[in-house]
Amino acid sequence: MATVEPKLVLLFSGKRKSGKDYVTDLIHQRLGPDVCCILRLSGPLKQQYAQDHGLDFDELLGAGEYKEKYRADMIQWGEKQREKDPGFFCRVAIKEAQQPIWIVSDTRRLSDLQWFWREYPSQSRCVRVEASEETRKERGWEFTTGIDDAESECGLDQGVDFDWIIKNEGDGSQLEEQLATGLLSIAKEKAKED
Ligand SMILES: Nc1ncnc2c1ncn2[C@@H]1O[C@H](COP(=O)(O)OP(=O)(O)O)[C@@H](O)[C@H]1O
Ligand SMILES: C[C@@](O)(CCOP(=O)(O)OP(=O)(O)O)CC(=O)O
Repeated sequence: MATVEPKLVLLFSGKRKSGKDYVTDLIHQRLGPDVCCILRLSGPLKQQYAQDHGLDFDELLGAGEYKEKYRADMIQWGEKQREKDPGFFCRVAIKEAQQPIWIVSDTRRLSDLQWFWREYPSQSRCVRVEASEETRKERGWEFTTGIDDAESECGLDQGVDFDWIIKNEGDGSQLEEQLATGLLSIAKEKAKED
């Protein structure tokens, strides 16, 4: 378990190329590294998958073609691990977290959210990042059967009451304003609480 109790846990989800990494990086910059950290459930997953399959972990972390080449198999592999232990990647991801505000950048399944809600019921909030298919295509997305119609991408399409929905279209010109008036102001207040 993490060595500190967080004040706020922001659980992000969104489709491929909706901008989860972009938006969470921006929030991280605005709050600063002493206040907040980004946790990725896919981090320990990719690390273990790379090790087991003799692949390049750093390349799997990037936004390029390498990750896409292995995505379908990585999903299958991750699902097998989650079947054995649904909280496995969550527990590893939070292990080193020290900051009061945690951003989990890539929740994908109800089991991910349920784990955080159970462990941190008063601190957890759900955030959805949304972009139209047109915008996602401009960012390099192409519909792929077996990925875009599978649980990894669709597991949180229904059944979640999101605390914030962030629209990240085009160049994201309205992004700063949406964050400043909502999520960022709450996060700054929480960070100051004793
Ligand atoms: N608001 C934005 N302005 C400019 N580029 C963006 C914006 N949002 C996302 N991008 C770019 O789109 C691509 C996909 O975004 P990313 O955050 O990796 O998506 P996801 O993590 O949801 O798959 C990246 O190259 C990223 O830099
Ligand atoms: C096997 C995965 O963890 C790979 C996820 O990689 P990223 O989280 O880097 O993906 P996007 O940001 O959506 O492009 C998916 C899963 O089902 O767990």
